[in-house]
Amino acid sequence: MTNKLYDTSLSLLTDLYQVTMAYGYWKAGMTDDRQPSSDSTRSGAAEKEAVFNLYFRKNPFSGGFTVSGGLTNVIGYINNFGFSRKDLRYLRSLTGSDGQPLFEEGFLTYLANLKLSCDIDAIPEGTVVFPNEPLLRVRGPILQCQLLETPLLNLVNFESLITTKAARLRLVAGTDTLLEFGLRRAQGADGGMTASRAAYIGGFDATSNVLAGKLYDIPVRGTHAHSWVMSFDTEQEAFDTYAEMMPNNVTLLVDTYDTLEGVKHAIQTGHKLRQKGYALSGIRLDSGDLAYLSIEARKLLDAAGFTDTAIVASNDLDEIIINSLKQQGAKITVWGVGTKLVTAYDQPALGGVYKLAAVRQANHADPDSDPAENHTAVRWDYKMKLSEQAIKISTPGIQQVRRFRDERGFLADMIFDEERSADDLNEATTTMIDPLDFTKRRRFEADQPFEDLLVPVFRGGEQVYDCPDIHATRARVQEQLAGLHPGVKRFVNPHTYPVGLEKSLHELKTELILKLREGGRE
Ligand SMILES: Nc1ncnc2c1ncn2[C@@H]1O[C@H](COP(=O)(O)OP(=O)(O)OP(=O)(O)O)[C@@H](O)[C@H]1O
Ligand SMILES: O=P(O)(O)OC[C@H]1O[C@H](OP(=O)(O)OP(=O)(O)O)[C@H](O)[C@@H]1O
Ligand SMILES: O=C(O)c1cccnc1
Repeated sequence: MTNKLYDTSLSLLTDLYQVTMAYGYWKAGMTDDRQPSSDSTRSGAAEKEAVFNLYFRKNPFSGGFTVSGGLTNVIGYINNFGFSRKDLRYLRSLTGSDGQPLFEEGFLTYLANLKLSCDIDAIPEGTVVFPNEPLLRVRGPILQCQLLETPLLNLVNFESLITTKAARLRLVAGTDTLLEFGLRRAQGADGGMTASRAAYIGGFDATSNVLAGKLYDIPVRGTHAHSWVMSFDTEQEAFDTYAEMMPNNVTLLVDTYDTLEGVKHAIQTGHKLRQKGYALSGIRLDSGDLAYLSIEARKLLDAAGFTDTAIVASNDLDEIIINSLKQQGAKITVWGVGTKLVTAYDQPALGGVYKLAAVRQANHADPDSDPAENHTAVRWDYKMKLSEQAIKISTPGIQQVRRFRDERGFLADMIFDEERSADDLNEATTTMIDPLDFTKRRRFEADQPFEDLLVPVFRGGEQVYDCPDIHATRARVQEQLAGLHPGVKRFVNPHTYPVGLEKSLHELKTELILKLREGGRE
């Protein structure tokens, strides 16, 4: 993976059922025949090419939007995909209920030689996205698409969740500074690393996580802990010593004993710093009534001439508390946020899913020709998952998302099928239908500006996408948020941003539901 935390192959970072299904596809002869295999027991069933879409059904945090994350790590994962000798040795050791090996040697040889040849299209990292839109579309040999399900969901779900949380915090913080302090409370080392990266992309200014600073090129910032103050006989001695040791980095934590007394001690240290030509950068509040204490601390600092000394606050903050503190007139301009950001405390998972949307017999007429041209010959057999709950019925198709906009921002997103919708998209008017209420329709004229969100990332297993750096992705989040109507961004009862199906995709889906409900499942 890019800037990886673990120096090891991550191909086994998956659910066992992905590997057993892959084994099943291999044994049934449904594998890509360009991959070396000498096994003669395969049944000769048709090789299958598949399309899977990765999407979620509900915005997190009862919000009106989500910010896509994880693509850089997905690219790193795919580029490093491969089963090592140690991986294969482990798979060889697995046994079934009869104590015999779970996998035949031929399959392990197949995995040893497996090179991903999928096409992957994705919505770039840092884009605002909405329920039911494919963030990632994977097309290729069904065995390969299946193997990718779990790692893709793992990488996209968590990073999108934390990027979204950070973006919400940025919305309330305005131009204030946001510091991410979460590592100590994060879900393990990798959770902490991913959260630091996502927090920065979502709009944080810096992290206290030094390894994230190094690996991901994120600015690092920090103050000091209560233990520093407690390790000296007096708070004044603690502050003075800290300032002597690091006069160019002095933000003093003032709440260990009595907050406003602590501010007075910090001011004394500030005077000493000034005499040496340095400044007291800040004080930090970490308990009590942060609105009241920040207002009183500001008065003390200003009266002593420390008008440039910032007030930093921390203590279980989230976007709701920060919003409230601002409404109370708190004089805080730097916010340290840990636990509730990195654990996505109020909604600890984004429910992204990965659903099969179409299959067809693979077409390898000319393996040396352009893989994109190899996709055209055989018609797709569209697939969907039924459910009693309309929201859980998946949408079939080789999906793409068209985002219509005007000079003020984004208007609506329309999911269409790259093959079925092609004719209708050339008409003078395009019709988009609400997936949960077919009577709700919108029409767009041919001259309405739009952007198709999914871009090619892999073709035939080769990366064709130039991944923007973390700073460009961070800037993209703010550009994207600026395109959203304020009603979609508000926290309480946000507007539902319109997402619909292009008419012919809607019709295809309806036909398929009727067919499946009428028992055409055999
Ligand atoms: N003025 C305020 N308005 C709304 N929430 C606040 C305000 N001041 C602090 N909070 C938040 O209230 C929560 C709990 O604060 P509380 O004062 O109960 O605990 P504490 O100060 O950490 O207690 P302790 O003194 O035991 O450390 C924290 O999430 C904090 O950010
Ligand atoms: O509240 P969070 O949003 O999670 O932010 C991180 C918290 O971690 C530290 O507390 P901790 O009690 O762990 O250490 P300390 O002794 O340095 O305060 C810090 O003082 C913050 O309160
Ligand atoms: O630098 C800080 O102030 C800090 C770092 C981690 C956690 N809490 C605070």
